Amino acid sequence: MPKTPTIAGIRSHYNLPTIFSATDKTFHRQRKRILSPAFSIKYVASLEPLIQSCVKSLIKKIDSLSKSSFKSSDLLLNSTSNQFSENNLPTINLYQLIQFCALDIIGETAFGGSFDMVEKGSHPLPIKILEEMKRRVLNHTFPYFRMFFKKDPWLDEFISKIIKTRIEENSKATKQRIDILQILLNSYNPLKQSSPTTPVDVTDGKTMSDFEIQDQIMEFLIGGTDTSAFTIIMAIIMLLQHPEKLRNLRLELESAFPELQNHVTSGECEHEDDLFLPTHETLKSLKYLNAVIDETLRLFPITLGGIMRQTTEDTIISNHLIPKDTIVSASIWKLHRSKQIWDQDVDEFVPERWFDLNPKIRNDAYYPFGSGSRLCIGNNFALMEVRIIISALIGNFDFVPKEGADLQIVQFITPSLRSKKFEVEVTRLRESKNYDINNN
Ligand code: HEM
Repeated sequence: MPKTPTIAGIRSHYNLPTIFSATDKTFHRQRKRILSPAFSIKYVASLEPLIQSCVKSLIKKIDSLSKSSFKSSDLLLNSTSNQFSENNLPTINLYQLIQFCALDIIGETAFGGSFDMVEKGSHPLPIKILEEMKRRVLNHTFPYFRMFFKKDPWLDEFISKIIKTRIEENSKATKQRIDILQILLNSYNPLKQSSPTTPVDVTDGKTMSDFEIQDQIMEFLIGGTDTSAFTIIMAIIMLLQHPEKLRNLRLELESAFPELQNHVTSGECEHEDDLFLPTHETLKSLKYLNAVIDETLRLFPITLGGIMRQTTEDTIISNHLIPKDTIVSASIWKLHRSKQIWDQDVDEFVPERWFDLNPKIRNDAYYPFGSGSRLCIGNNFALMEVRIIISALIGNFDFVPKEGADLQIVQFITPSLRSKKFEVEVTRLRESKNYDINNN
């Protein structure tokens, strides 16, 4: 079933579809053929060094914040969100730092270079993109007021400069950079004219103009940062609320990465290489880690409101006749929290349920990444990122949440914590009084 035509409201122009907003099957298939190579398991594996460099910055940043004291706390005092707790322990907004890291990862893999959000704490691009999304929704909702919702030219200029620079670099270099931007540029057609004012013929998804490339990488930033950051923070929150599950995960990490025990016990060693940066090759097959992620995505799927589609003909769904042109929506939240399917403890965080789960339930009642032809194209990418960041955070630090945190979830396109904050006291794991290497 195709997506509802109202999805066109999030496009830069009504006639300029992207992979996410496509409703035409042929266009979607052609565009997917161009983009899929960038998200194959093999290609995503080759992006690991880029992802690792961003995770390393995150861990180094948290480490430096964890060592701050009242006297030498420039970093903390300059920050609006990171301060000290009543016990004089450094307190950081972990949610914000994870969001920054997810943005840096998309910058590094799809925009040709990290935005350095973790290091610098800001970059105009994410805010400009959020404003542009709001403008599109307003444009679509109130078409008579379009003249008031003008596009900020900064965004197009910024992204088109990145593309031009890469094309120039490619013409000089003997070796091309391996990243998502490069895969898109492999389908670049300089003769194809398209901009928001000169829409393309929607049947042509075979090549991409520079404006389409720009629009498509922007979509990756929207679809690929808050989704991963939300999943990571919810996993961390669940682990902190369930110390016995956290202990199980640490035990698994220690047995998979024996060097982690040295990191934890080495005590005095302060140099940078002392930080624990797990490799994805090992992480991808860790049973408990993957169960933690599955359970987080079950309890907190990113499509809280459901996935909307429209019938193209009279259709029978579960013995109900759905007339042609009806918008139907499947609530993933309800499906993932059905007592009939998942048992009485459905609202509890129980990673262990995944160990002997009936495969039929995983296939038929679990849709964190959607399904069928519209399955999330970034799922391999997302899982790699989520596995690495959760393990690196848990393996390096002890976090104690600040009391009274507002954990209310809200949704604008993707879900997030309403407060935009999850504040924790942070200490290096080996220095934490809560951590005992023998008993954990
Ligand atoms: C944990 C992280 C993520 C989750 C839970 C997630 C979830 C989803 C879901 C449920 C859909 C289907 C929506 C629908 O059918 O209406 C989807 C589609 C999509 N996602 Fe993700 N996503 C994640 C990360 C990413 C990343 C990292 C990227 C790219 C870098 C990405 C790019 C996309 C795109 C382009 C689509 C549209 C695919 C199509 O229609 O063919 N996602 N995602």
